[in-house]
Amino acid sequence: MTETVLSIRNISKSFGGIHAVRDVSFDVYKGEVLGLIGPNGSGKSTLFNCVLGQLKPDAGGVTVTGQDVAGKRACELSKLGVGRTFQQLSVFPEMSVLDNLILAGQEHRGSMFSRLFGPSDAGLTEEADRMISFFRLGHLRDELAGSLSYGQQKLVDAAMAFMANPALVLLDEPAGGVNLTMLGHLKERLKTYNREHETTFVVIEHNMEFVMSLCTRIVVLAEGAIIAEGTPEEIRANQTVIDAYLGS
Ligand SMILES: Nc1ncnc2c1ncn2[C@@H]1O[C@H](COP(=O)(O)OP(=O)(O)OP(=O)(O)O)[C@@H](O)[C@H]1O
Repeated sequence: MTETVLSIRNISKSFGGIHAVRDVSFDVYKGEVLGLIGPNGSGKSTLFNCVLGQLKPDAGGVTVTGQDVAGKRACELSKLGVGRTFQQLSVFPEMSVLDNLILAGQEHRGSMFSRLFGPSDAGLTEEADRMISFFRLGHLRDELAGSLSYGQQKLVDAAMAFMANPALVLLDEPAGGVNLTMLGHLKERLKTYNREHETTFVVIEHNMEFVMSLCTRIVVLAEGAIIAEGTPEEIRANQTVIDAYLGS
Protein backbone atom coordinates (compact mmCIF):
# COMPACT_ATOMS: atom_id res chain seq x y z
CA MET A 1 0.00 0.00 0.00
CA THR A 2 1.25 3.51 -0.77
CA GLU A 3 2.23 5.39 2.38
CA THR A 4 0.98 8.98 2.71
CA VAL A 5 3.77 11.26 3.95
CA LEU A 6 2.10 14.67 3.62
CA SER A 7 -1.64 15.22 3.73
CA ILE A 8 -3.05 18.70 3.08
CA ARG A 9 -6.75 18.93 3.84
CA ASN A 10 -9.04 21.83 2.91
CA ILE A 11 -6.49 24.56 3.60
CA SER A 12 -7.74 28.13 3.18
CA LYS A 13 -5.88 31.33 3.98
CA SER A 14 -6.87 34.94 3.34
CA PHE A 15 -5.05 38.22 3.88
CA GLY A 16 -7.79 40.80 4.34
CA GLY A 17 -9.83 40.51 1.15
CA ILE A 18 -7.22 38.43 -0.73
CA HIS A 19 -8.06 34.72 -0.83
CA ALA A 20 -4.47 33.49 -1.18
CA VAL A 21 -5.33 29.76 -0.75
CA ARG A 22 -8.84 28.39 -1.29
CA ASP A 23 -9.82 24.99 0.05
CA VAL A 24 -6.73 23.13 -1.18
CA SER A 25 -6.39 19.38 -0.51
CA PHE A 26 -3.87 16.85 -1.78
CA ASP A 27 -1.71 14.00 -0.53
CA VAL A 28 1.95 13.31 -1.23
CA TYR A 29 3.14 9.70 -1.06
CA LYS A 30 6.39 8.16 0.11
CA GLY A 31 9.17 8.61 -2.43
CA GLU A 32 7.24 11.04 -4.64
CA VAL A 33 8.76 14.23 -6.04
CA LEU A 34 5.78 16.54 -6.24
CA GLY A 35 6.05 19.87 -8.05
CA LEU A 36 3.84 22.73 -6.88
CA ILE A 37 3.61 25.25 -9.69
CA GLY A 38 1.45 28.18 -10.70
CA PRO A 39 1.70 31.76 -11.94
CA ASN A 40 2.99 34.54 -9.65
CA GLY A 41 0.64 35.17 -6.75
CA SER A 42 -1.20 31.84 -7.13
CA GLY A 43 -0.67 30.91 -3.45
CA LYS A 44 2.29 28.50 -3.54
CA SER A 45 4.34 30.20 -0.81
CA THR A 46 1.27 30.79 1.35
CA LEU A 47 0.44 27.08 1.17
CA PHE A 48 4.06 26.14 1.94
CA ASN A 49 4.05 28.46 4.93
CA CYS A 50 0.81 26.90 6.20
CA VAL A 51 2.46 23.46 5.97
CA LEU A 52 5.59 24.71 7.72
CA GLY A 53 3.72 26.39 10.55
CA GLN A 54 4.83 29.89 9.61
CA LEU A 55 1.25 30.86 8.82
CA LYS A 56 -1.85 29.68 10.59
CA PRO A 57 -4.46 28.60 8.03
CA ASP A 58 -7.98 30.00 8.44
CA ALA A 59 -9.31 26.49 7.85
CA GLY A 60 -8.05 22.99 7.19
CA GLY A 61 -5.27 20.79 8.50
CA VAL A 62 -1.90 19.30 7.63
CA THR A 63 -0.43 15.98 8.72
CA VAL A 64 3.07 14.61 8.18
CA THR A 65 3.33 10.82 8.46
CA GLY A 66 -0.04 10.90 10.17
CA GLN A 67 0.84 13.50 12.81
CA ASP A 68 -0.95 16.82 12.99
CA VAL A 69 1.58 19.60 12.37
CA ALA A 70 -0.75 22.57 12.94
CA GLY A 71 0.94 25.19 15.08
CA LYS A 72 4.25 23.29 15.24
CA ARG A 73 7.44 25.36 15.37
CA ALA A 74 10.29 24.83 12.90
CA CYS A 75 12.39 22.76 15.33
CA GLU A 76 9.40 20.54 16.18
CA LEU A 77 8.77 19.99 12.47
CA SER A 78 12.42 19.04 12.03
CA LYS A 79 12.08 16.44 14.74
CA LEU A 80 9.07 15.04 12.88
CA GLY A 81 11.37 14.58 9.88
CA VAL A 82 10.62 17.69 7.81
CA GLY A 83 13.48 19.53 6.09
CA ARG A 84 13.20 22.67 4.00
CA THR A 85 15.09 25.08 1.82
CA PHE A 86 14.22 28.75 1.51
CA GLN A 87 13.72 30.93 -1.58
CA GLN A 88 16.49 33.14 -0.17
CA LEU A 89 19.73 31.40 0.79
CA SER A 90 19.88 30.43 4.45
CA VAL A 91 23.61 29.64 4.69
CA PHE A 92 25.73 31.52 7.21
CA PRO A 93 28.36 33.25 5.04
CA GLU A 94 30.90 33.63 7.87
CA MET A 95 30.89 29.91 8.68
CA SER A 96 32.56 27.09 6.76
CA VAL A 97 30.53 24.73 4.61
CA LEU A 98 31.14 21.99 7.19
CA ASP A 99 29.98 24.14 10.11
CA ASN A 100 26.85 25.21 8.22
CA LEU A 101 25.92 21.55 7.81
CA ILE A 102 26.67 20.70 11.42
CA LEU A 103 24.53 23.61 12.57
CA ALA A 104 21.68 22.49 10.29
CA GLY A 105 21.95 19.00 11.78
CA GLN A 106 21.76 20.42 15.29
CA GLU A 107 18.68 22.42 14.37
CA HIS A 108 17.00 19.39 12.79
CA ARG A 109 17.55 17.46 15.98
CA GLY A 110 16.43 20.43 18.04
CA SER A 111 19.44 19.55 20.16
CA MET A 112 20.26 22.65 22.12
CA PHE A 113 21.06 20.25 24.95
CA SER A 114 23.74 18.46 22.94
CA ARG A 115 25.09 21.83 21.76
CA LEU A 116 25.61 22.82 25.37
CA PHE A 117 26.65 19.56 26.92
CA GLY A 118 27.64 17.14 24.15
CA PRO A 119 30.72 16.99 21.94
CA SER A 120 31.21 20.35 20.18
CA ASP A 121 29.97 19.00 16.84
CA ALA A 122 27.17 16.96 18.51
CA GLY A 123 28.58 13.97 16.65
CA LEU A 124 27.47 15.43 13.35
CA THR A 125 30.80 15.85 11.54
CA GLU A 126 30.60 12.38 10.03
CA GLU A 127 27.08 12.97 8.73
CA ALA A 128 28.05 16.42 7.41
CA ASP A 129 31.04 14.92 5.59
CA ARG A 130 28.80 12.30 4.01
CA MET A 131 26.47 15.05 2.80
CA ILE A 132 29.40 17.15 1.53
CA SER A 133 30.68 14.18 -0.39
CA PHE A 134 27.20 13.34 -1.74
CA PHE A 135 26.77 16.87 -3.12
CA ARG A 136 30.40 16.79 -4.35
CA LEU A 137 31.44 19.76 -2.26
CA GLY A 138 34.52 18.09 -0.76
CA HIS A 139 36.96 20.67 -2.18
CA LEU A 140 34.92 23.42 -0.48
CA ARG A 141 34.45 21.73 2.90
CA ASP A 142 36.52 24.21 4.92
CA GLU A 143 35.82 27.33 2.83
CA LEU A 144 33.59 30.08 4.18
CA ALA A 145 30.13 29.60 2.68
CA GLY A 146 30.04 33.29 1.74
CA SER A 147 33.07 32.85 -0.54
CA LEU A 148 31.29 30.25 -2.71
CA SER A 149 29.48 30.98 -5.98
CA TYR A 150 25.71 31.43 -5.74
CA GLY A 151 25.09 28.01 -7.29
CA GLN A 152 27.48 26.33 -4.86
CA GLN A 153 25.70 28.05 -1.96
CA LYS A 154 22.37 26.70 -3.26
CA LEU A 155 23.90 23.20 -3.15
CA VAL A 156 25.02 23.77 0.45
CA ASP A 157 21.52 25.06 1.22
CA ALA A 158 19.99 21.88 -0.22
CA ALA A 159 22.51 19.69 1.63
CA MET A 160 21.53 21.43 4.89
CA ALA A 161 17.89 20.41 4.41
CA PHE A 162 18.95 16.75 4.12
CA MET A 163 20.88 16.60 7.39
CA ALA A 164 19.24 14.27 9.93
CA ASN A 165 17.69 12.14 7.19
CA PRO A 166 14.26 13.81 6.84
CA ALA A 167 11.22 11.90 5.55
CA LEU A 168 9.90 14.99 3.74
CA VAL A 169 11.82 17.90 2.21
CA LEU A 170 10.14 21.08 0.98
CA LEU A 171 12.27 22.88 -1.59
CA ASP A 172 11.37 26.51 -2.30
CA GLU A 173 12.69 27.50 -5.74
CA PRO A 174 15.89 25.42 -5.60
CA ALA A 175 16.75 26.39 -9.20
CA GLY A 176 16.31 30.16 -8.73
CA GLY A 177 19.41 32.06 -9.94
CA VAL A 178 21.43 28.88 -10.54
CA ASN A 179 23.39 28.59 -13.81
CA LEU A 180 22.70 25.79 -16.29
CA THR A 181 25.67 23.59 -15.41
CA MET A 182 25.00 23.78 -11.69
CA LEU A 183 21.29 23.21 -12.35
CA GLY A 184 22.00 19.89 -14.05
CA HIS A 185 24.19 18.85 -11.13
CA LEU A 186 21.57 19.89 -8.54
CA LYS A 187 18.80 18.00 -10.36
CA GLU A 188 20.91 14.87 -10.74
CA ARG A 189 21.85 14.89 -7.02
CA LEU A 190 18.25 15.45 -5.91
CA LYS A 191 17.04 12.59 -8.11
CA THR A 192 19.76 10.30 -6.80
CA TYR A 193 19.04 11.22 -3.18
CA ASN A 194 15.33 10.57 -3.74
CA ARG A 195 16.03 7.20 -5.35
CA GLU A 196 18.53 6.04 -2.73
CA HIS A 197 16.61 7.17 0.37
CA GLU A 198 12.97 7.20 -0.85
CA THR A 199 12.75 10.70 0.62
CA THR A 200 9.59 12.58 -0.36
CA PHE A 201 10.03 16.01 -1.96
CA VAL A 202 7.66 18.88 -2.54
CA VAL A 203 9.18 21.46 -4.87
CA ILE A 204 7.98 25.00 -5.64
CA GLU A 205 9.68 26.07 -8.85
CA HIS A 206 9.26 28.57 -11.68
CA ASN A 207 11.83 26.90 -13.95
CA MET A 208 9.54 24.64 -16.00
CA GLU A 209 12.27 22.56 -17.62
CA PHE A 210 13.73 21.83 -14.17
CA VAL A 211 10.41 21.01 -12.50
CA MET A 212 9.10 18.89 -15.37
CA SER A 213 12.26 16.78 -15.52
CA LEU A 214 12.63 16.43 -11.72
CA CYS A 215 9.08 15.77 -10.56
CA THR A 216 6.97 12.64 -10.81
CA ARG A 217 3.68 14.50 -10.28
CA ILE A 218 2.63 18.14 -10.53
CA VAL A 219 -0.08 20.14 -8.74
CA VAL A 220 -0.99 23.44 -10.39
CA LEU A 221 -2.42 26.37 -8.43
CA ALA A 222 -4.09 29.45 -9.90
CA GLU A 223 -5.72 32.17 -7.82
CA GLY A 224 -5.32 30.03 -4.71
CA ALA A 225 -7.06 26.89 -6.00
CA ILE A 226 -5.92 23.66 -7.64
CA ILE A 227 -6.66 23.81 -11.37
CA ALA A 228 -4.81 20.65 -12.44
CA GLU A 229 -2.91 17.67 -11.13
CA GLY A 230 -1.05 14.98 -13.07
CA THR A 231 2.18 13.75 -14.58
CA PRO A 232 4.51 16.32 -16.19
CA GLU A 233 3.30 15.14 -19.62
CA GLU A 234 -0.36 15.62 -18.67
CA ILE A 235 0.34 19.06 -17.22
CA ARG A 236 2.29 20.21 -20.29
CA ALA A 237 -0.70 19.32 -22.47
CA ASN A 238 -3.39 20.73 -20.15
CA GLN A 239 -5.19 23.66 -21.79
CA THR A 240 -6.46 25.09 -18.46
CA VAL A 241 -2.85 25.28 -17.26
CA ILE A 242 -1.64 26.87 -20.48
CA ASP A 243 -4.44 29.45 -20.27
CA ALA A 244 -3.65 30.24 -16.59
CA TYR A 245 -0.02 30.96 -17.43
CA LEU A 246 -0.87 32.98 -20.54
CA GLY A 247 -3.39 34.99 -18.58
CA SER A 248 -1.00 35.79 -15.74
N1 LIG B 1 1.62 38.51 4.15
C1 LIG B 1 0.77 38.84 3.18
N2 LIG B 1 -0.06 39.88 3.30
C2 LIG B 1 -0.94 40.21 2.33
N3 LIG B 1 -1.07 39.53 1.17
C3 LIG B 1 -0.26 38.49 0.98
C4 LIG B 1 0.70 38.09 1.97
N4 LIG B 1 1.36 36.98 1.49
C5 LIG B 1 0.84 36.73 0.27
N5 LIG B 1 -0.12 37.62 -0.04
C6 LIG B 1 -0.95 37.64 -1.25
O1 LIG B 1 -1.48 36.32 -1.41
C7 LIG B 1 -1.47 35.93 -2.78
C8 LIG B 1 -0.66 34.65 -2.93
O2 LIG B 1 0.72 34.97 -2.71
P1 LIG B 1 1.85 33.87 -2.65
O3 LIG B 1 3.13 34.57 -2.32
O4 LIG B 1 1.43 32.76 -1.81
O5 LIG B 1 1.90 33.38 -4.18
P2 LIG B 1 3.04 32.57 -4.95
O6 LIG B 1 2.34 31.64 -5.86
O7 LIG B 1 3.98 31.98 -3.98
O8 LIG B 1 3.74 33.74 -5.77
P3 LIG B 1 5.24 33.81 -6.37
O9 LIG B 1 5.33 32.74 -7.40
O10 LIG B 1 5.27 35.17 -6.99
O11 LIG B 1 6.20 33.64 -5.23
C9 LIG B 1 -0.92 37.12 -3.55
O12 LIG B 1 -2.00 37.89 -4.02
C10 LIG B 1 -0.12 37.88 -2.52
O13 LIG B 1 -0.05 39.25 -2.84
